[in-house]
Amino acid sequence: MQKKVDATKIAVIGGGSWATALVKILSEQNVRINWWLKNKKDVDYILQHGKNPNYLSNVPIDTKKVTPTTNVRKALEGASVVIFVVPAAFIGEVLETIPAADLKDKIVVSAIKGMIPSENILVTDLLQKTHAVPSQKICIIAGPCHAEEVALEKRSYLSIAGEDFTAASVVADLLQCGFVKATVVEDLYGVEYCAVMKNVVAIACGIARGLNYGDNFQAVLVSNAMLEIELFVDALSKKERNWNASAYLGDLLVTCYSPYSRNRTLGNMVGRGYSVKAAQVEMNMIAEGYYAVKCVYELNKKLHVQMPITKAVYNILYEKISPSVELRILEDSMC
Ligand SMILES: NC(=O)C1=CN([C@@H]2O[C@H](COP(=O)(O)OP(=O)(O)OC[C@H]3O[C@@H](n4cnc5c(N)ncnc54)[C@H](OP(=O)(O)O)[C@@H]3O)[C@@H](O)[C@H]2O)C=CC1
Ligand SMILES: O=C(CO)COP(=O)(O)O
Repeated sequence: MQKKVDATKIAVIGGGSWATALVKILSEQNVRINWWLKNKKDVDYILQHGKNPNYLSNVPIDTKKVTPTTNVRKALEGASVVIFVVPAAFIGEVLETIPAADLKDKIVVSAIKGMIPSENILVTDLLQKTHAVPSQKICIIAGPCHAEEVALEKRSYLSIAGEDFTAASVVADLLQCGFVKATVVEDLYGVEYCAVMKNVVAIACGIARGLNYGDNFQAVLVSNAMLEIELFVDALSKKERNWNASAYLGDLLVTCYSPYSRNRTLGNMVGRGYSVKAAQVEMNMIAEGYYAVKCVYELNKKLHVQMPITKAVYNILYEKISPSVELRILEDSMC
């Protein structure tokens, strides 16, 4: 029989908007939260003012429940559940500071919607590879949810995906609160790949908006994108999936249509003529799709799935091909 998990101490690793939103949600429970942030000045600010100075700075942080620290090993001490929420491009650096033994027997959760740039692998693959975390102990947090709406306590939904229903249920129970409903989905890889892909599509939607395409075009773009995602994910891991569920379609829609979306914003700026670098600097937030599109493009060299949207975004961001040229090609390939 599986041991019951005593989820009274949680570690949250990451200091951006989604980490701050997750700390807020977890604070609704009767738990202690160790919160790792990389900068001491941010930790000191939280201890003094009860707010994250840089992200969602209107969210009060209850320091009776939440202990901020820059010491990642200290944050992990005694925690039965650890949530990683550092952008994928930087998670490798953070994991290098954590001995594998520190994650042993914990439920390890990734709230990251990106891929590891140098290796073209998912974050959960990296956790298994470098820290030998058993796949039954790994979950991801996905679903259509923006940190900014959590901050405002707007009704939100999360999908907790994992191979082990019991582990995923522990995480879902932790994230359930008055304004969040969390549901378990038994499809770790499908949900994680979909969460990665939707960011690429949101960049495409932003580019289209920036070039003054309208709602009619975006509806067709998103419909075609859903098919592109299905073909790609099935080529990697075939399984019966309800693609209309919030974990898949919902996640895609919120990112493609919300003004809060980082990826859509990045695309919009590129469509309006910003260089990628200038857009990234001005945004001061991470658009995972920028890194993910290269990983997906590289992975697909072996899979040979028809991915015109991914190819267009890759060509614009990495090959510096004009957005209007690529969008014209997309116009013709979609129906
Ligand atoms: N925002 C959201 O609504 C949601 C986000 N996610 C996912 O959560 C993850 C985190 O994103 P989010 O919180 O939005 O990010 P933000 O853009 O809000 O914040 C970026 C974070 O990355 C850190 N960072 C930037 N550069 C580096 C670096 N060189 N090394 C280490 N850390 C760095 C920043 O730290 P600093 O400021 O100290 O530089 C900051 O903590 C992503 O994978 C995203 O897809 C998932 C669902 C919802
Ligand atoms: O994954 C996210 C929300 O689901 C964050 O990415 P966006 O901000 O681009 O939507």
